[in-house]
Amino acid sequence: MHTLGNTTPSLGYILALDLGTTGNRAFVFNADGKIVGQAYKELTQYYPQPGWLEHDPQQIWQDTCWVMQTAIRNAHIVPSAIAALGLTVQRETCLIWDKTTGKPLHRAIVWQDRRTAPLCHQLQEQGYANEIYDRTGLIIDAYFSATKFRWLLDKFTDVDLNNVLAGTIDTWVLWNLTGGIHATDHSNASRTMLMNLKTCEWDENLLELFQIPAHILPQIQPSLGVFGVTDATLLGAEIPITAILGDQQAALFGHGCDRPGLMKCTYGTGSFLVAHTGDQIVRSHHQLISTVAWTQANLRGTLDVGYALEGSMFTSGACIQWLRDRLKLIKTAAESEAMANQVKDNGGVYFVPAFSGLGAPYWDMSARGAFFGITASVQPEHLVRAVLEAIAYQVLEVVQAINASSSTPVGRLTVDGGACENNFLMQFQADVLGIPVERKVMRDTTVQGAAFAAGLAVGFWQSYEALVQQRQIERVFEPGSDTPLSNFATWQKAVKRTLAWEE
Ligand SMILES: Nc1ncnc2c1ncn2[C@@H]1O[C@H](COP(=O)(O)OP(=O)(O)O)[C@@H](O)[C@H]1O
Ligand SMILES: O=P(O)(O)OC[C@H](O)CO
Repeated sequence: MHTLGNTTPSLGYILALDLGTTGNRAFVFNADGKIVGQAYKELTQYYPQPGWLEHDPQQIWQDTCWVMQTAIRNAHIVPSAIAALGLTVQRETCLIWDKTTGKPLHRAIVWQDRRTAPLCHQLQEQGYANEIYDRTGLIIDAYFSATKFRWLLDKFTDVDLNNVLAGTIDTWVLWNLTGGIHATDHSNASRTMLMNLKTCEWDENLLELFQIPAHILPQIQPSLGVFGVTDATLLGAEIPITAILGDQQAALFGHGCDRPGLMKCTYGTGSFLVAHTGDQIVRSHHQLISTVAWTQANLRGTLDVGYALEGSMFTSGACIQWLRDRLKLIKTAAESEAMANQVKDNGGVYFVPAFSGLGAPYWDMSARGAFFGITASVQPEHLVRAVLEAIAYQVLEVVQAINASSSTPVGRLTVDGGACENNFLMQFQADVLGIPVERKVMRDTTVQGAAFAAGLAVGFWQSYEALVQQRQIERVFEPGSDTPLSNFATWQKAVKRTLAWEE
């Protein structure tokens, strides 16, 4: 076992994989919790139809191998010096594959994909909303995996299901890493809409409702614990895989949010505000979902389950990518900050980032994105600024929902994720929230959380508190005095105009 500050020559490293929506990364951490090697590869996004989004599972697997090998090479270590591997992934995105050939039957359907909205509407109309919420903590939406699995199985009705395996991205990569272990963890399983939040097992009623055969689903295991070892032919060593978590839960873990009152907000492709609720399932009356934070087997041989409340906002950093790649208003995501600062206000422009419908607190699969308030004097800078402001307004609405669900209002927001680099966004966020926004030196909290979990699970590190306490604050954005909250009301008016847009 290592205490912090005590490096050892053999088994001195933890490898962590963060397989996100926009790209896949691997980091190597030493016993001090410092990064000694890393690699990243952007992932191709396939948009076969408006509102649809797919990823190539083979590319995810190949890029996973490449980032692992490159990070290890950059760290100048031998793979046999790695004590454990932690895996964290984009959640809900899922696929089915042939277990004999190892080939996916179709590209993975990504969490943002809206193709199953009609089936979700049908379930709502049939009155399943309360039962599904009660069993899973989730609100019926195309976001979650169950209807995506149904769509995939409907497309391949002639295949022999005895040869088919199903899973989210963690399961697919684990199966490939280990040469055939078919498992997932409770945090990822809780996002499928097939796991019962109370029993933490696949829910037979829901399997029946969605017509998903239990035998094609992975075994659900504790998030912290041994899942298997990497196939020795991959890296030249059998590395124990000792943690699997959904990426938002990994960030929660990395921030040290392990009890009620602690929460974080990640600004990646979407924004996800997640609050730990201890060992209790807390039900929100304000359109937040209840989910598993992470699980671990205890010494009594039973399961310790941590739960969370979550506000999922589907589109945030993704609109910055859109400004860059489609509208070509900026060359880099970072440029959005300078552009927003070039104008004194939004010029009356408001943006609704409903590219994939709207998540919390609206849960409207039919909403679509829009700019409002365009006049002849509007410049590109106003559009960019309006997009950044919208990202902050979405988070404000979710914080309001959290405050409405709790007797103690949120007093400080801890942030991470790609878009938290943006100083304009973070300052504007603090201004509209009226509370400080805290950014740590290490922004990649997701991958750090996966490393912490894997290292703690295998006894590489002993103290979770010591690991999270060494994370230094880089900057605190204090709220300004002239908070333009009337603009927030106008933005909410804009949001209402986009609801139920798609028939
Ligand atoms: N300086 C920046 N300002 C605003 N957005 C940014 C900035 N840098 C990165 N982003 C956005 O952050 C996202 C990538 O963040 P990341 O946490 O890696 O996301 P994910 O895990 O969803 O792949 C992209 O959508 C990108 O547009
Ligand atoms: O890939 P990220 O970091 O945007 O996270 C995606 C979420 O897990 C979707 O629920």
